[in-house]
Amino acid sequence: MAQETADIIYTIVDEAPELARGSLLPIITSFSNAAGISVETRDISLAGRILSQFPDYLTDAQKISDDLSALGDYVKTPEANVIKLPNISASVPQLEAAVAELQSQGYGIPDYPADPKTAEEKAVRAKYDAVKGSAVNPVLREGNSDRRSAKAVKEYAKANPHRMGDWSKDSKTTVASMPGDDFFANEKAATITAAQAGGAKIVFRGKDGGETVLKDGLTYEEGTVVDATYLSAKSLRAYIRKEIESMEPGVLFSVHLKATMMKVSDPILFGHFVAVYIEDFLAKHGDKLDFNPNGGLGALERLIKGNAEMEADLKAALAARPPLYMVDSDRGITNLHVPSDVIIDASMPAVIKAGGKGWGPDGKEADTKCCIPDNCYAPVYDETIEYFKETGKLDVTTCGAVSNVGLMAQKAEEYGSHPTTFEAEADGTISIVLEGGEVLHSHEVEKGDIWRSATAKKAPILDWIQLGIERFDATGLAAFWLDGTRAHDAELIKYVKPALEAAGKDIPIMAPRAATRYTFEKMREGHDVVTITGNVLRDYLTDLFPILELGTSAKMLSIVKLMQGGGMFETGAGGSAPKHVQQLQEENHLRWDSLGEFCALGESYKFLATSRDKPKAAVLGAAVEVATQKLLLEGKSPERKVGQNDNRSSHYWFARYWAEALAAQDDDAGLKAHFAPIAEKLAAGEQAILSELQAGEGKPVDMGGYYHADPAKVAAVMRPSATLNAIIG
Ligand SMILES: NC(=O)C1=CN([C@@H]2O[C@H](COP(=O)(O)OP(=O)(O)OC[C@H]3O[C@@H](n4cnc5c(N)ncnc54)[C@H](OP(=O)(O)O)[C@@H]3O)[C@@H](O)[C@H]2O)C=CC1
Ligand SMILES: O=C(O)CCC(=O)C(=O)O
Ligand SMILES: [Mg+2]
Repeated sequence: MAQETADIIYTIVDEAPELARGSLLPIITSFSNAAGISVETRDISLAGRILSQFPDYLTDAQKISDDLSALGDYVKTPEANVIKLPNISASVPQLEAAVAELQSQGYGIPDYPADPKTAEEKAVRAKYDAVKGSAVNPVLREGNSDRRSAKAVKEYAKANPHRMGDWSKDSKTTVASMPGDDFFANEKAATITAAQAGGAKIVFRGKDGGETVLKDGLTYEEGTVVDATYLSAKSLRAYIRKEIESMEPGVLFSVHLKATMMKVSDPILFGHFVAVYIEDFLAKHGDKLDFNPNGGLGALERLIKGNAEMEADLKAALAARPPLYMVDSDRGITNLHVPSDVIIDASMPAVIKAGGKGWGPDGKEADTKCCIPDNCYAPVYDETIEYFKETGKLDVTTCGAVSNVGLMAQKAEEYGSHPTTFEAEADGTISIVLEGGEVLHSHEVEKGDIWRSATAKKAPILDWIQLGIERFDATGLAAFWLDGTRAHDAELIKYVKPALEAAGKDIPIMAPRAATRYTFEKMREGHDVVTITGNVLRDYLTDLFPILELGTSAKMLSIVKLMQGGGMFETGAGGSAPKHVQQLQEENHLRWDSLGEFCALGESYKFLATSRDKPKAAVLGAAVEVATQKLLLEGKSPERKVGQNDNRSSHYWFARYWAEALAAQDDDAGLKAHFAPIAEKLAAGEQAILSELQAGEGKPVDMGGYYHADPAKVAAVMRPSATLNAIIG
């Protein structure tokens, strides 16, 4: 994708944001084209990623291009301008469901090989592994992250506070982490010197002296921070057992991981929780079953369906354990059913926003023990919970805005570590060996231990520090969230301190626990604060604070300043809202709020105005901002119930206010003349359009697929107003 690429690339994704695209993109394209701006799509959906891997299994008509790889190159060009919506980061159960759906639609792709043996199975598995988990974001995020709420959005939230649960001083909600032997405790880190720069490999040496190369062909540049660490499986199991046994009555048991982004390590951690939780059942039946606990209780239930004895034993084994935190109590879906149902960045803020409550099997709210095994970031949630127990719930109408600058570029830190994460196959030693023979890091491991190495490159680190300083200057208060007692953070601090001194900036450096308290105290006093963090805390904090402040992270402005000069504009900070799809299917109401898309669109136009010298883009962008503000003030955002405003009607209002703003401006006479009659038609058609949009609500709809829907059916559902469609063209 080179010079001839369209002005703006909009992504085809999954679930709710993809459905919303069906209604919104025709509006964006129509308005853009009127200003001579071209918009094209690229498919990064789970189904698209799968199909692009298997051309040899498909008919010519079924083959599709590998858009993700092409976009991966495109984001490294100075002219890149991408609007990226959230996509599914698939767990294995989601991947299997998507494969089954594609097969049922006549795509002859192979099954996902759970236990590959032959060379062909291994090759197929490698292709699936490349598209599963968080396969998109690390490829596209060639820049650091700047996430904040637009001023109008924050002001709106203060004036229209969302519901927050009350915190009680004697809440039994807690965070429980391992007492040691985790990634935090075992971490080693080094910054690569000029002499060390070059090739490297990761080697396992067994007790018998035999050597296996786990990963070859690594290259480290000078200045790269390289970590290695492991988490002991034995200690993990002991901790899980102890936490289950020490449960207080009435408290729910829960585990919060990131099995999507940490696609190698966290499904294994999840599997240990499942295995320990149903230990009695597995002791009795495990040998007879081909069950991998990493797939969750959902997979087990499917496996034993129809076997009355096993079904009864599983029920009894679960009943003997403390009650589980539920994903969907009506349907009996527990925390342990699917590894990707409870994702820490979204799940912990939900518990905290509710006043420390989760949903129990009885469909009622209860206090919850939140297991977060590793101590690298768990203190953030622990401190947050302790803080709210002490001070009570946050006052949304007065608190300041917390924004984030995150070190993310070029697969920074843990989120880039999947290719260098391994489950030890035996007792032995895992080492990183440099080209010259020097052993950079080495750990003694036992069978089952999870070992991983992560890197952060020099240029992204320096860029991140500068971006942090910029946002500090614009905001007034900030802190670097780095723990000097953690090996990796200590290396980063060696970059941060001199850079702050050189810039003459007095920005504190605090360990995550202290920084959490500092940030809450300052924001409660009404101050705006910037959190300058690594990649994982970028992810966690840009859900935590927005969910508390704004009710959802979907309303965030999320900018990725690409290292080579381009821009990627993400929508919101959250995911693809599967619950919203369910509601649309059942009652044809889509509560997805495209505010994140509106914010991203405005920024994309602003960027385009300078990057390709298109002044009309600046006019469109300014009008998007006016329209977004008006939409908020007039209360035209989607609401939760049938008959209320939904995603489609909010897009009508957005289009109308956008056209009105373009008709009202005087910077571009051509656009003014073009949009004045459109604004008039949209106003005159209000009643007809809204009743056409509402006509189908309350009844189930068919999209012809979940992961790979039929575009014609989606268009019929998402664009039901002939009047609106005629005006938009
Ligand atoms: N950038 C990316 O590509 C990301 C992708 N993901 C992926 O998304 C999927 C789902 O993740 P999950 O953790 O459930 O989190 P989500 O953010 O998708 O959903 C959590 C809840 O947040 C609310 N919400 C989120 N977005 C909106 C919106 N635009 N408008 C209104 N409400 C919204 C909804 O609440 P309610 O139900 O109350 O309406 C929703 O159920 C996973 O496959 C995950 O991997 C996750 C994060 C980021
Ligand atoms: O890529 C993913 O799986 C999730 C990304 C995410 O949660 C985030 O960037 O906030
Ligand atoms: Mg996140």
